[in-house]
Amino acid sequence: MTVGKGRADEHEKEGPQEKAPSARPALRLVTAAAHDRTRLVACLLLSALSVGLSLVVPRLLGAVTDLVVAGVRGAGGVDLTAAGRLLVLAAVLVLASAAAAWGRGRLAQSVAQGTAYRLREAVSAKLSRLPMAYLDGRPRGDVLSRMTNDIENTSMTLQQALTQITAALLTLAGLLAAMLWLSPALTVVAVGMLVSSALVTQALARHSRPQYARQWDAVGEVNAFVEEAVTGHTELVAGGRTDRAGQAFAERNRRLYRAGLRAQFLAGVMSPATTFIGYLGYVLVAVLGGVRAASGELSVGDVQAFVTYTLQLGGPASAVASVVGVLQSGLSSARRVLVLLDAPETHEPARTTARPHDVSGRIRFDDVTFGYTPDRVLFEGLSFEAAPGETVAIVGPTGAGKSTVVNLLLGFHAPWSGRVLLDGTDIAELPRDILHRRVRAVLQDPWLFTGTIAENIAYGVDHASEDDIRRAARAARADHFVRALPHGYATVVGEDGGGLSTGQMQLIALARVFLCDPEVLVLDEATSAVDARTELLIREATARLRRGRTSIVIAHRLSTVRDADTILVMEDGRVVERGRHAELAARSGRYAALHARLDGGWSDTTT
Ligand SMILES: Nc1ncnc2c1ncn2[C@@H]1O[C@H](COP(=O)(O)OP(=O)(O)OP(=O)(O)O)[C@@H](O)[C@H]1O
Repeated sequence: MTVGKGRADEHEKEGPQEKAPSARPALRLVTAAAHDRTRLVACLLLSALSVGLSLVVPRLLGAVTDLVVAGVRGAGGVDLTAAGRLLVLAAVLVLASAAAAWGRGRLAQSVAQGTAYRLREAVSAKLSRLPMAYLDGRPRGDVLSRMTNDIENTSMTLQQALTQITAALLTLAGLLAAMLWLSPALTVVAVGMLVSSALVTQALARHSRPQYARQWDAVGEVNAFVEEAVTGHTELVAGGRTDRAGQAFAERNRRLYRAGLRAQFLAGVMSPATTFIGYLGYVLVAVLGGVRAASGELSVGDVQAFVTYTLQLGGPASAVASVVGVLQSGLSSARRVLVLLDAPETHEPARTTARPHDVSGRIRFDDVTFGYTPDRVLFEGLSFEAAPGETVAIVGPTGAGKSTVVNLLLGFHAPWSGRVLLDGTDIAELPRDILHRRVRAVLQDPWLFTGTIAENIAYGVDHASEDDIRRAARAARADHFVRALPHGYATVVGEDGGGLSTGQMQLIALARVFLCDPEVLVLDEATSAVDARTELLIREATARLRRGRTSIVIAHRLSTVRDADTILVMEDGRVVERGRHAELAARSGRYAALHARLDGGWSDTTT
């Protein structure tokens, strides 16, 4: 049993209803990036500078050619000083353009990383404001993936957009402007060739896409088959069915071979075809340019510059085309992050001011009606009370609603009607941090985070001294084993406990509650097996922890129910019996039946 557990599978069938983000992802992304306005503008300016400088270079080289041609034709010879000056200038411009491109790359990186940093912060803050119901409706991995993969993908795309895409678009625009300025007619020829090349690529891609899909299907079939054959190898051999399996594999393998061959053939044709069209355009422009140079319409240097521009035209065009896929994937990642950021939040405003009148730890469920989904009521008019210092044990078969009581008490879900009161104050009105300081839970699977044991014990308590931490660990019977670890309290543990046993993780979780010293303890007793010694330590620690504290315990130990001031027997969201152990056991009702059935199931029935 886990508290706050998701029922993602149920929701997945219908698919969580995702609202589109409130504005276009691209626009929101630009707004997010605009936080670094100065860097963003500098990045775009450097991009324009780098492209502009690189466009001037062919013109300079053309001018050198013109000088050489004029020198050869005229009597004065080639003006080597002027030509040299132009060449030096061209070299300087190439260097300056490269430097500007480097600066643009660095700035783009910092803008993209800064945006990712802010998105991660926003998502992290958002997660703490999301209602439990939101997380319940989704696989946890999906939310995690939005926070990590999607933000990373968004940031990469932003970086690419700022470097490759802007540079490619600017280069394309600059090249076209320079070419049109030199010769509109030749520009039409060059662009015509580029467009035909794009059309041929698209047509080939259209035909190769289904072939690729078929190839991946075939790969999937082969993988599935191999996996089955490997996992079921023993049965296959024992059943004498290896021959039939071999035939089936050969057939799938043949299908993969044929599909792969067809897909690769079309992909292989694509590059020679586009190269051929590119060279054809190059030849056409060179010939037509030569004719114009001969007729004196253009200088030889102009034709040379034009041919260079034509050669350069393919680069940015294919860069834009290849980045479109990346851009789409990045934008869909950005959309997933923004949908999460736009999700409706827990209604906090009302909670901010209320403080309980007294702090004795009285819990009252007052006529609570609740269900996880609108079509299914789980509790109807559930009422019970735990007086300060009392232990209320909740027992019942699986699905009875025991964890749900705890979920409501911790404010993870809100009742449809009725109230859950802590010392007379509706917990809906308490700020979450105050509620969770006063009502502390130790759940079945103790949660540890990556950090030292001391940090884990001090979680949620400000300014705990080393002494406080050790005292809490001693009270929770954890000090002994922690000190035996090579690094003692400084031992770093991870989410999985990093080598600690489940029982030891539970002791750490108990130490955490000792340190926090809340008025109310919520305990979901573990059912997982731990060794006898640790079990004893846990029992001692929980008994101590309950002393003088209101405790709501989902009980699995006979000792707990025996000690409890009130036992609530739940079934289908209702409290069917309540009372103390002795009177309920004597009544031969539900509790007695449960008791008899669980005899031996309750972990310490023999005590
Ligand atoms: N997040 C959720 N979304 C939808 N339904 C849920 C959710 N959590 C629990 N339920 C359903 O509510 C009912 C009560 O569940 P709950 O977990 O409170 O029972 P339980 O007594 O703690 O059972 P167990 O001992 O098996 O954990 C069950 O029918 C369960 O399927």
